Amino acid sequence: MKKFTKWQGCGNDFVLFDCLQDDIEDYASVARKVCDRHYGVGADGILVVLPSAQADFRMRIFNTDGSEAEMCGNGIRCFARYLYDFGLTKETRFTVETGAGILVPEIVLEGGKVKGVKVDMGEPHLLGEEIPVVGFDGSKVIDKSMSVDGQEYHFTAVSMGNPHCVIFVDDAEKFPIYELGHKFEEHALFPKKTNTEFVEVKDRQHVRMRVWERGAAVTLACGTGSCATVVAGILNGKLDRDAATEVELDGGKLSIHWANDNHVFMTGPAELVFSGELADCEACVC
Ligand SMILES: N[C@H](CCC[C@H](N)C(=O)O)C(=O)O
Repeated sequence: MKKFTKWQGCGNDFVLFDCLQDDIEDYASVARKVCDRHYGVGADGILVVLPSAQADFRMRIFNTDGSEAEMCGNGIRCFARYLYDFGLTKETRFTVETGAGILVPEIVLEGGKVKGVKVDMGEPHLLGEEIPVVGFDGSKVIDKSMSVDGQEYHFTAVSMGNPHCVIFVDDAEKFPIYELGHKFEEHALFPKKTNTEFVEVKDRQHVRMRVWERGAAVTLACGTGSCATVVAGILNGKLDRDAATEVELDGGKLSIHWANDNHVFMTGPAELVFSGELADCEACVC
């Protein structure tokens, strides 16, 4: 029987499998089965803990549709808490190999208790070929025009290891995210598909953001999407860079700072929901 722990960060939830000793045979199949909210545990994705030759640990992340993503911001906070709370490390700061490179989570303690997790998410990638976005090789993709359902939208594209299409809107609550989200996800401009953030700027340090995630549809929060949102907001002159921005999501709030060293820092919660064992999962051959 395969043990797991269930986590959430701002309501973006994950089933975590520790595969340091025994691996899973078919990650994509397990992700699709386990993430199902009726026939499985229910989650926006699975996180896998693996050994690494380049860092203290390696994290892999798979969406509900079984696709593997390069990186997950809410996920790495949950991943870091698992390692610390379950005694796999005594350090409060350690390195994690991801598809976005080696990142550095830090457990934030207050009065000896874990208050949250701060993550150096590395540098944003802004050139078309890095994101990728078709037709923008060698240039940044800032305030460009795209057509969805015959409607023109201005977008800014940013990669945090995974692709993001940031759309500034007048009212994030009213935007028809359920009707249109997948049309942005699968737009021809994005050969690897994209996560799409619909962002209402409240003031120069505060945004309201809702997200349609690649491979997971609408989620309550997106950590890499929050980072991409703040980078896009600064690039478009809508947000200040000298202090952190509060990103208000459906499931909670994240603090994002694009520092002068070009690294993006994300701080937010990560909570254990429960532990369990899968009754039967033929793809979980260990
Ligand atoms: N669906 C995303 C991966 C999860 C990212 C999100 N949950 C986060 O917190 O960054 C993708 O395919 O790029």
